[in-house]
Amino acid sequence: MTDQGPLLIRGGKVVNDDRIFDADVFVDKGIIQAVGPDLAVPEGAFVIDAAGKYVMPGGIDTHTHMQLPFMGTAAIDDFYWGTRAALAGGTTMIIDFVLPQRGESLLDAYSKWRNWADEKVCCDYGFHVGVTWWSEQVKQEMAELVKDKGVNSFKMFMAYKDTWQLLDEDLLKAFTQCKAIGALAQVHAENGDVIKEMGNRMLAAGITGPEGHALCRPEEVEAEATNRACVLANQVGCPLYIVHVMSRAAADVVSAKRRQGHVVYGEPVAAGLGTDGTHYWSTCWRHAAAHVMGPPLRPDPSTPAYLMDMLANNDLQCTGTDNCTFTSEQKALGKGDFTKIPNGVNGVEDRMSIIWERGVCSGKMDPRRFVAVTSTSAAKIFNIYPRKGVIAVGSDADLIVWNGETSRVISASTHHQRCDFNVFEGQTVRGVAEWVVSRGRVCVRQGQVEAVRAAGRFVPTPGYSPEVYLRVQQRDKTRTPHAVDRSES
Ligand SMILES: NC(=O)NCCC(=O)O
Ligand SMILES: [Zn+2]
Repeated sequence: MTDQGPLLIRGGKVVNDDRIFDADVFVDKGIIQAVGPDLAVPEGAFVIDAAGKYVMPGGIDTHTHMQLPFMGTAAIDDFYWGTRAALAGGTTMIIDFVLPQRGESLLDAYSKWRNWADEKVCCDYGFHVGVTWWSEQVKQEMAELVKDKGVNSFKMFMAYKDTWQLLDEDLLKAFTQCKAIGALAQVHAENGDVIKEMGNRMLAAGITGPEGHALCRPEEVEAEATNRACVLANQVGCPLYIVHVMSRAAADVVSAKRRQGHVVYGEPVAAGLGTDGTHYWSTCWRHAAAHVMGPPLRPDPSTPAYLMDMLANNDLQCTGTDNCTFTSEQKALGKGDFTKIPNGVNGVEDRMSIIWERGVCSGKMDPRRFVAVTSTSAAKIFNIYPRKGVIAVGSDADLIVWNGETSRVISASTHHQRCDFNVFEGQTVRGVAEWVVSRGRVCVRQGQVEAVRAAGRFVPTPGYSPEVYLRVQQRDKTRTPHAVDRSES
């Protein structure tokens, strides 16, 4: 169930992260077979007219949580609805998180997630795995996941005290192991101890609504954790990827550390680029609660534009969504106590349009950088380039025909996700995926979604990504400390 026969995409402007050129693209058997001007129409090929449109690599969403069991419920967009929505917006691969419970085998959790995903995914997917507790078994299973299971990234939480949070000692052990096995360490950079303490203070002061969520996790707390993670990872020479960079202060830390020579990457998410935390002060509880995610959207309304500038200029590298959606009914679990509002928002469907509108149409980035931050950088960092993230002969036929001029109004009443709220509600965005092809299969046809359950495949992400590790390995050769030779004295 991969392709639907040969496909010729004719007359478009092909955009890769390094150049834009006029070319036709011929696809067969799920693979890009030819890229060039005036390709002949092969016998039986279906022809898509891309004149006046961009032909780009399908998006890669680096951060999703489909059907995540979380905070007493489970994310409403499962691997079917979530990947269908991804395709609707031009994303052809997601990288989701396997998140074991404390004490649970990482391998068991991985198998569980694989079973959930394999029977539902409409597009290709990969996995990061959470290191939510520490033991010798966890250490060994991390190695096995890299060696045999196609996982090259592990996420550690510095938040969610008493459930997923690792203390610094274990964080350091996890970083050390990531380095030893050629994996990329990721962190959710917050301070669970501060959040718990400040949350209790808010509740005691009678602040029980969603604004309490933002008030107990100020920007400097995210920046502190980001800095701490960078310092710890750097001490053991481990490359680091900060998931969902949500604040100006945290983005500044990532940028500064990169300039100091740290191998660190920063990932803003669609919600952080497309809206802000002023919504937590809405007098409508449902509206405010719908925006609750961790780290929170920031009340400073200049944040989205600032993060977009950082992304445009490579202070931050690639984009995810942290798509983890709950209905209003699910969010209501936290009525009367904001600490119980399930954390998470939408984004998987709208990420590409939000970045096109606010990044490209604003003049901050050109279409090549758009391709880099929505697809190619992720493919390189997670070591699936050039299979993914580029339009080139031999690559998977994951591509989109993108109309950069057409606009649409984002709304929960028209989106393809199962949640009943959209944090971008009412925003007019240019950039529409008119055709979406996933490994040769047309999944969006002139704007109409034709996604197929279980048509997607797991894509292994091999260890020792050259993008990440070539520098690290060279440093290890040249920067090994030596004892002073005192044999003469
Ligand atoms: N981010 C969020 O609010 N929900 C998903 C779990 C996590 O990544 O923290
Ligand atoms: Zn997340």
